[in-house]
Amino acid sequence: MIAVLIENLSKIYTGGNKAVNDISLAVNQGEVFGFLGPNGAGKTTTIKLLCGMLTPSNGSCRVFDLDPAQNPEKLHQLSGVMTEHAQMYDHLTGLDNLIFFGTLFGMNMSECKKRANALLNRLNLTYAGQRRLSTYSTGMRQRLSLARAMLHSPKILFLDEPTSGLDPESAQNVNTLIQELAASGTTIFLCTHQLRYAQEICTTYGLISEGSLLATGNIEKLRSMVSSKLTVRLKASLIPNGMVYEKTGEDTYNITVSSEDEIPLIIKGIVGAGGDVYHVSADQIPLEEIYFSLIDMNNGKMERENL
Ligand SMILES: Nc1ncnc2c1ncn2[C@@H]1O[C@H](COP(=O)(O)OP(=O)(O)OP(=O)(O)O)[C@@H](O)[C@H]1O
Repeated sequence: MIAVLIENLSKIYTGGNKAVNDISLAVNQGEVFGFLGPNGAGKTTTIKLLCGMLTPSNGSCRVFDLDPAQNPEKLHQLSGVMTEHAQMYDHLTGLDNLIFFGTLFGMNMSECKKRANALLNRLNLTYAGQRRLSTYSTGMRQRLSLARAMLHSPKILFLDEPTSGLDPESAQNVNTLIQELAASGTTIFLCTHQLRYAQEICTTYGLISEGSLLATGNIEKLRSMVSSKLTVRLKASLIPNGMVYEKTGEDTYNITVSSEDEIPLIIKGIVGAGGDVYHVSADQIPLEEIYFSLIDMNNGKMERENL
């Protein structure tokens, strides 16, 4: 089932700033979709369009087949949103904030309390539940904001930089939670700059720059747009004549190949020449490198177009 469908979507702000420029993409239910792009790329604007906080200048978007601008109330029942500047009340405790927002979703008081306490516990905030929000650190607010977004068990979560401002342990906990939610069928639409975390948890990606979508797909697809080369790291007693390699240490070598299919041939070649192989590993280009390559390719293309 398609959770998010965006077709030729554009947003031009008053003053003429084209923040989103004719983008089209689809996200299936249960995916963790990583929406990646540099500052000002149009990620938050896209989330606001998907949540009905902004209306499109052109094109359309649908969330579980609902038009966010036409059905904001229905959409709020099935979606949760966590942005960096989520509105909550400083003079209320963490727990009371959650209870307040739970009642806005139509939950009854006992249901609200039970769910709020469970989420405080899951996000390691039980100790601070009775403290006023004004005493919370940035990371604690961030986690409470995530709890708020999850209160009514939404079918889709829009998360804008959910791990920014979190220490590594809390970030890991949030990422595990995101994976658990996805495994139980929740769709996650995640904007982030934290590419290493993104690679750990996202199943598909969209890469946006200056309002335009550069690429979508899983990591293999993005990788194939940049390079299909692999670096094979070997520890072996010899390398046969004719095999191109880079020596990286005593008995250790790097060999660049075009696909995994070449790895058994390398091993057979070494063993056939009377050598022993002690270690083999293959490194694929990480998301971070793919991201920068695609951004560079796009900048180069734009420069060429402007000549
Ligand atoms: N209310 C607004 N009025 C005019 N321009 C805006 C408004 N909000 C955002 N913009 C502009 O739209 C563009 C996209 O902004 P957006 O916040 O969507 O980017 P982003 O990818 O979320 O960036 P970041 O990673 O920094 O959060 C930027 O050029 C920004 O300056």
